[in-house]
Amino acid sequence: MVTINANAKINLTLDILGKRTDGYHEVSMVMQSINLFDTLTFTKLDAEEGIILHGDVKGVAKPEDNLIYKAAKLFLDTYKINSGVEINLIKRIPVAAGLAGGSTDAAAVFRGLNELFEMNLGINALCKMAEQLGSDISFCLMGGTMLATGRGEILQEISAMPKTNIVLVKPKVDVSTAWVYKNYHKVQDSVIHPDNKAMRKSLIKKDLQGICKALGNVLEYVTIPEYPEIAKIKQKLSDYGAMAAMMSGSGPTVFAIVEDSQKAKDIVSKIQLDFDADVFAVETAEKNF
Ligand SMILES: C[C@](O)(CO)[C@H](O)COP(=O)(O)OP(=O)(O)OC[C@H]1O[C@@H](n2ccc(N)nc2=O)[C@H](O)[C@@H]1O
Ligand SMILES: Nc1ncnc2c1ncn2[C@@H]1O[C@H](COP(=O)(O)OP(=O)(O)OP(=O)(O)O)[C@@H](O)[C@H]1O
Repeated sequence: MVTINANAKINLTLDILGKRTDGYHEVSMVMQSINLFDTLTFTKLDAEEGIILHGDVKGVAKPEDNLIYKAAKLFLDTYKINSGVEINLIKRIPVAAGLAGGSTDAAAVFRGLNELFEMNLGINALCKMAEQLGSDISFCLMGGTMLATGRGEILQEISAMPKTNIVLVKPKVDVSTAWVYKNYHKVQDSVIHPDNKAMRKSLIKKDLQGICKALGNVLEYVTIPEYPEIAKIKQKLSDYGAMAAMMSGSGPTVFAIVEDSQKAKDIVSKIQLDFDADVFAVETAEKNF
């Protein structure tokens, strides 16, 4: 049996450079893994038993629609492995939250099956499969602090963010990533683009104030007008003394950078009373490879 913890991510920056001919958007974003995680365990089965998944994902009715199932099928088919597999999922990352909950589960499947079947595949081979299933999965395989370009699948390791306390607030609405990107053209002329160079410089200097100043996400301009609660959450987090607060990915989760764990606990206990939301105190996580 193999067990993998699948970390969520936040976007320290998210910039869109243009629309691509394949319908996706060209992005440039600094991504950071955090220690909020799902846990997946993998056990070999006989081939005729196929892929059996235990554990529900809200809104995903059929097991075959789960990214976990799709990733396992892709792995077994690609490497012509004549075996079944049983996968047990403990879900902690909220779904459709902007935290890459589905992508990180898929990445965990690639890592888990690589170990279970003793394939010794390198990160490049795993990333090749990841790209076929989703833009964020390659980052979820790598973890740590990365600059992601292309659709999000081209990764460059950059200076790691110093270990930092983060508070996550996920209001009880689900946001479709496809919908957010589809509506970006309506706001694109009025957005303030994040400065990825400034972010990278601050990361090199381990300057948390500088990191806070350089946070930016152009997708806020699409998601916040539709879900104004996100702006209220950002404001409250600042009022309670967070160093900075911003929406992650396509939203609706807001993350706040907080100076220490005591402050994080204080903010969690206060903000839980203000909003109908899932609230977590977490830390930044290190890379997987
Ligand atoms: C918002 C982010 O989470 C930021 O990290 C990602 O860019 C989204 O990554 P993801 O969830 O893995 O996205 P995918 O599953 O590949 O695509 C979901 C949908 O988002 C849109 N999409 C996604 C990535 C991208 N660079 N451009 C896009 O336009 C496409 O319409 C696509 O149909
Ligand atoms: N294992 C899974 N976990 C979560 N969602 C899944 C999974 N498998 C399929 N999905 C589908 O993927 C959709 C997006 O879920 P996810 O939690 O990855 O969103 P997200 O956090 O916004 O991701 P991202 O930040 O990559 O855009 C869900 O609404 C769900 O229908």
